[in-house]
Formats: sequence, structure tokens, C-alpha cells
Amino acid sequence: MAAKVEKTNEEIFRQMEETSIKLMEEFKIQDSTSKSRGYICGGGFTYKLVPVGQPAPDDDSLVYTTQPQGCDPEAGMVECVLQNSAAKKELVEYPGYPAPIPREADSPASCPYRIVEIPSKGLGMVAARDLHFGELIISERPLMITPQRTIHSIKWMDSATPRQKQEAVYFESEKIHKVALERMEPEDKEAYMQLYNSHKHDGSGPIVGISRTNAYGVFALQGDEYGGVFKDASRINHSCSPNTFRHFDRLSLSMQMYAVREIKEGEEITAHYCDPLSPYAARRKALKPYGIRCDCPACLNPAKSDKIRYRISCVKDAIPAIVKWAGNPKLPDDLLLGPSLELLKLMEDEGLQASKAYERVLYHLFLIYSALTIIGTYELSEMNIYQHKWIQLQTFRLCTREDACVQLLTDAMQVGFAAQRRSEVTMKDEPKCD
Ligand SMILES: C[S@@+](CC[C@H](N)C(=O)[O-])C[C@H]1O[C@@H](n2cnc3c(N)ncnc32)[C@H](O)[C@@H]1O
Repeated sequence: MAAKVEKTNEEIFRQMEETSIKLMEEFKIQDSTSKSRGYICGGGFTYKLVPVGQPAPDDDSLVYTTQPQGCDPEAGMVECVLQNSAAKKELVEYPGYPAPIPREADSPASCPYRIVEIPSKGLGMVAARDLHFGELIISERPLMITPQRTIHSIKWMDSATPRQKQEAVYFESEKIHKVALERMEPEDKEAYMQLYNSHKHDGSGPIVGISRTNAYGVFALQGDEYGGVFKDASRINHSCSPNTFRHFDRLSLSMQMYAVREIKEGEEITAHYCDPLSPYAARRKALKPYGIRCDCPACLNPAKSDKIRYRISCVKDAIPAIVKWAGNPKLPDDLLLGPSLELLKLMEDEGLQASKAYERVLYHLFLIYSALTIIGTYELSEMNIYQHKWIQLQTFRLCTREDACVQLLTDAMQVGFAAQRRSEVTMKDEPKCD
């Protein structure tokens, strides 16, 4: 097969422009994009310029807005393309918005990561020092936020061919992104255009290509999903056994990534681009648009790994079962402990600590150990291990420790009362020595 000629971003865009000029002449489409700051509303190729400080018209025009205004400017500003003014209202009127980005209270002065070349993966992120479970690795605002589905509003002429339609959609989508890019500060614009583009050969323009390669899902507004492209976090490569957990904080318009296990200095920091619990074939399909042929241990041995991942994906809420077991002295003390510990080990061996299932099993183990502590089989210290880990995972979602403790105490009390009854019944049944 002949090697593909690598085109520069400028070449791709020039080529799109030539095609689009022909299309615009043919279909009499008007182009009036504007580069002004403030925000611009537009549908398709026509935009209305709205001066800074004035509300967006209450219609379905696109809204360009630089956010968040006047809060934690050192953390950077985000160029947002929103589907309509209702989406902007939903974003900025959210209670508590805007807020400063979360930072580690006692974080060491040095940055916990470095961006370096990773063999066969391009650039990537590695730990600059040993990182511990729960450490905040990065807290960053995106450079740009855009809707995840292709934005265009072209009204088709009956005579347009599917190819012409596709070209027009790519071109319009690129132009919409270009307006946002032109509104960015020069250094942010440069950082954006330096990011990797895995969509150089499918007709997509460079700005959209970079967004499709690098955007993480951030939030939904008015039912539309949005993606954010980051200067540093977008350099993180994919793994089917990621060592980070990520959360997007709407109030500060920033994403946090935490270590979900110990990460050694120099080790690569990874994230998931697709659901790690899905089977190998589904992961492979989802990773194809990124040009990734994953060679992680799970992808190299899918027969074994698919079985394990399927089992983990079936982990359900077992709190009612734990309460029942705790209150039934006829059931053995170790009925739930062994299987739960085995499941936790399986997840750790498979590197799935970032999954919801891991959190769930930690919680189950906390409840099981709290019952066993009351029954008198175990020391409090066993229970504490799981309790601390679970609370730490809750704080990743910026849930306060207090809120996490309230949930934990409510469930622990239920299990505790059941276990108390169990030990009373057991004591009554015990043969008397005298
Ligand atoms: C979001 S970027 C990640 C940073 C990128 N490596 C760079 O140089 O900027 C996604 C691209 O990185 C590469 N990549 C990410 N994870 C990979 C993996 N596990 N194996 C091989 N390539 C990977 C692919 O080229 C993919 O399209």
C-alpha cells in the first residue's frame, strides 16, 4: 500500500477552502463569520455579532463565549462554542459558578508530571516523582469546549451528492471551530494547534481533527454532550487499565485527574478513551478512529481478560444482601468476605481501580468488615483501610468528606444493627459452661 502523504494543517484547510468556495457558489451559501471577541451567535454560515455584556438573542443561534469571566484567571480561559443561548444560560447560571479550580492544599511546588516522547505513541505524560493513591495529578481548564456532535446547519439542495454534503459539513464545522480558535489568546491558539491530529485523512479539517483526537467528554447542556480539549491532559495516552480517575468540575470549568494506584517515577500516566470494561472487540472498534492498536496485556490476551472484565461489569449493589447476611446468624461469618476480597484482587491485578465496580467492592468490604468488627471476628483497622480508600474515591468527584461520611454512616448503621442482633442471638445459643 502506498504511504499516505502527510499534509500540513494549512494545506488541509486550503484544500477544504477551495472545495467549499465551489460549494458556496453552487449553493449560494453566504459566509459572514467574524473574528471579534465578545461573543458571536450564528447558525451555519451566518453569524450575528453581539457586543460584550449584552445578552445573547433568545434563539437557536450558536453562541461563542470565553469563560469563566472574572474567576481564577491564572488557570486560563476557555473558549466555548455552545449550541444556543439556553445552553449558555444553563452553564453560567449554575449555582456556585464560576469557582477557582481545585488545587491540592499542601501540594509540593514541583509539577507531578512531565510530557515526554513515548515509544510508538507520540508524546505522553509520565510521573515526575512517585505518586500515591488519591494524589491530584492535574487540574486544568480546557483550551476549547465544543459540542461533541458535528455542528452545522446547512440546508441541502436536492441536487447535492452525499460527497458534496459531507464536504460541506466538514467545512462548515471547521469554520465554526476556526472562529473559536481566532478568539483565543495567541499562546492558547498555538498550544491547541500543536496537539496531535489522528484525523488527517478522513476529510476533516485540522481544528476539528484535533478536537476529535483530543477532546474528553466534559458535560451536557440542554441534552447536548460537550467535549473539552486540554493543553496538557490531552497529551495523556490511552490504556485499557488506566492509572487515573478523571472528573470534570462544572463550577470551575476544569478537569481533575487523580492517581488510582501507586505510580512510580517515570511510569506513564494513562487514561481511558473507551469503556475499559467493554470486551476487546468493542474497545478495538472504539480506538480505531484514534489510530490506536492497543497492545496492553488485556488486549494481548482477550480470551482471559474479557471473562474477567465481564465478571467485573456484573458487580451490582450488594448492600441489601450484606444487611441480610449480617443479621442472619445461620449464615457463616466468611460468606461474603472471601468472594469480595477475591473480586477486589482481580480488579487490582487487571488494573481496573478507576472503575465504578472497584468503588462498589471497596464499599461492600467496608460494610462487611464493620459487621465482622461488631461480631468480634476482626479488628477495626481492617474496616478502616476500605473506609479510607472509599472516602478518597468520593472526594475525586469533589464530594466533600462530610457528605461521603454521612452516606457511609447511614449504611454502616444498618449493617451494624443487623450484626448486633446476630451476635445477641449467637450468644443466647452458645452452650453455657456452668
Ligand atoms: C489524545 S492524543 C494523546 C497524546 C498524543 N500521543 C500526542 O502525541 O500528543 C491521542 C493520540 O495518541 C496516540 N495514542 C494514545 N494512546 C495510545 C496507545 N495506547 N497506543 C498507541 N498510540 C496511542 C494515538 O496516536 C492517538 O490518536
